[in-house]
Amino acid sequence: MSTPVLLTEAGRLGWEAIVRDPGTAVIASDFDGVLSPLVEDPAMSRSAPGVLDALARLAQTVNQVAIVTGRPALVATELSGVTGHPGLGRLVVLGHYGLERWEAATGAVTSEPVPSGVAEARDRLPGVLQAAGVPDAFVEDKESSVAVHTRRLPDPLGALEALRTPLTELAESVELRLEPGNLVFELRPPGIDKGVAMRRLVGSTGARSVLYGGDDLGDLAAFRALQELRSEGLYAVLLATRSSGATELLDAADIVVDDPAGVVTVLTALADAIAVGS
Ligand SMILES: O=P(O)(O)OC[C@H]1O[C@H](O[C@H]2O[C@H](CO)[C@@H](O)[C@H](O)[C@H]2O)[C@H](O)[C@@H](O)[C@@H]1O
Repeated sequence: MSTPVLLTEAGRLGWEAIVRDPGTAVIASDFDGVLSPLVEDPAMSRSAPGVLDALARLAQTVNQVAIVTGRPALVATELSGVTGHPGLGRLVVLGHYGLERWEAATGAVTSEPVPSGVAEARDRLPGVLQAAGVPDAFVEDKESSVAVHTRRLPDPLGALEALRTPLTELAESVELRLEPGNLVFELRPPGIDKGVAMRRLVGSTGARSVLYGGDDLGDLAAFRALQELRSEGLYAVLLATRSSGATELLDAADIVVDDPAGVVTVLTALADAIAVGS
């Protein structure tokens, strides 16, 4: 499989660094919209065909493969189907934007403490949705955060806008952060994001190169962190899908593909290149 179109020189250097020295490389990716196609019901998300095999191939040669997601780690683990998949015995899943860490090697999850604001937001949410005129928005209770989805409403974008200010005020009043995403607002603990998660992963693995795949606004923090780390000598490839249409992310990417099938193509091409050492 041929090398994908690399839109930037930094991306080309990142790709070459991973191929040259895979043992010091980290391959990390968001789940929804990157490894799995977006679907109406969050509980129905599944890894796209070929995703796990492509990750497993890379896992044989690189230092670390990781999924970095806004989902709880165990939910992402279950939906993605990574548990017990051949070749993914050293995978890590960083859940809740890095608040949680699941390791395939042990099956154990470690987590940072959840602030009390999450419980308070959960209790007040029905009243806030009612007052905003969007009582039927779908609330995804993720225990360490709550997400409010509008995808299944008759006017998803209108409903999202109607919720922006009330949910911002609710988040601020309980010292949570409002995370906007694809037809979703999430109220989640502050102090951690995918940028912090990636910095920690790079630090703990001693990685010298990283490929990170994202699609939504929550992935911007990871992109920004990796762009900053480039100035400290890290090589990075920023891969984006068009799944969520997050313009800022697409503009910052070194490789852009349409969807998770495109991600499989890129990951497979990288595994092929590593195999032949070019
Ligand atoms: O960091 P991620 O793995 O991308 O998680 C971000 C959010 O993804 C999920 O919502 C998105 O995907 C759903 C299923 O395809 C879709 O219905 C929804 O509209 C998207 O926003 C998940 O439900 C959220 O909890 C995650 O925070």
